[in-house]
Amino acid sequence: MALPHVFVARRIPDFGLEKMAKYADLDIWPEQLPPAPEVLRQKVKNCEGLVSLLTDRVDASVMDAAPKLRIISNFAVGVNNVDIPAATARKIPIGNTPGVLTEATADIAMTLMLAASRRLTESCEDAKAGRWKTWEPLGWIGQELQGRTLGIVGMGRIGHALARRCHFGWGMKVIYTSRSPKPESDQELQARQVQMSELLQESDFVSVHCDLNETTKGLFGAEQFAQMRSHVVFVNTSRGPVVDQTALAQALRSQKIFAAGLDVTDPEPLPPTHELYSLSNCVIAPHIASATVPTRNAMARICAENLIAGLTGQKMTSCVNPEVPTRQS
Ligand SMILES: NC(=O)C1=CN([C@@H]2O[C@H](COP(=O)(O)OP(=O)(O)OC[C@H]3O[C@@H](n4cnc5c(N)ncnc54)[C@H](OP(=O)(O)O)[C@@H]3O)[C@@H](O)[C@H]2O)C=CC1
Ligand SMILES: O=CC(=O)O
Repeated sequence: MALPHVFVARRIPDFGLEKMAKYADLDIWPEQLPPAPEVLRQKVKNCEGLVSLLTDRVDASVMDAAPKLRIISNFAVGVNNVDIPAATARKIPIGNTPGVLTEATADIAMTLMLAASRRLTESCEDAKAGRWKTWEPLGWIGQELQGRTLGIVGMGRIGHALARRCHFGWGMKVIYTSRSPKPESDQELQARQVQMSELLQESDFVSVHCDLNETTKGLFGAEQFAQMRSHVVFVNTSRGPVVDQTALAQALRSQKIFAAGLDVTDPEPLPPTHELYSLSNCVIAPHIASATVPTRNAMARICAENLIAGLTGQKMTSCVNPEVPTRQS
């Protein structure tokens, strides 16, 4: 029997592709850049499965172009690139890759916190450019983490993992916002759920870990930055559109806040001419939080498991819309 046709929207680790290839006839997009929307629609025409990345917009038009589509396996935990209601209405399950990237992502949030608070990129660039004239008692003075207050916005898997690092490593006090209470974090980390206004006013470090949804789009604007303390270090590893970047640039430029560390921006890539790059108190990484060998291999494994489960009518390792009934081919 012929294997089901699956479009894989970018080369992912072989580890996942080899597993997938036992169950599907794979058409792997070979380019570095994602397929254009019209190309994606063309590519999925005869597909029963789609492996998408966070850079691929999988909307109703893509699903309608693929009448045989039975599974969308997203190579990411965030699924804001997929129209979930549209997939659910068409009874297409969506897989994602939670958990396996939690520690790597928390590591990058930690790295950004430290780099931004200790002015690492700014001082290293100064050294390289010949601006390191001598040891300066008043030069490159930063912020310390020890014993200070961390505000986590979105106490999910990654938020908790960062809070654990900060609480046990730096003795930090942890406060957080989340849609629901997090008794595990309260107990393990002596964390406390608070209103957003309290978090903004009390935190020395604010780190964003919510998913991008209707309630978090534009969550951080001028009003929120205005409530923060002037020594605050703001970190975002969630999604760019959670932050109004014009307001962030203004807060950084005017030193309303001390510094920012970003792994995500809007758009991505952020054009090299963007003002945020010109601000010495802004550290920007190109969305690398899950970029380690074990993490990307584990993501590839779950992505393959989800795809295969969707194609064979089995329960997926992680399904975003479990209300969609499983179905055999
Ligand atoms: N930079 C990168 O490479 C990476 C980025 N990410 C991003 O991180 C996000 C989080 O991942 P993960 O921790 O695994 O996901 P989780 O679902 O475990 O955590 C998300 C948390 O956000 C909370 N939340 C949702 N809406 C709000 C809101 N309006 N206010 C406050 N909190 C809110 C949720 O609360 P509740 O539990 O109460 O619903 C949940 O606790 C991903 O969705 C993705 O966008 C993830 C991995 C890598
Ligand atoms: O941003 C990465 C993800 O997995 O989500």
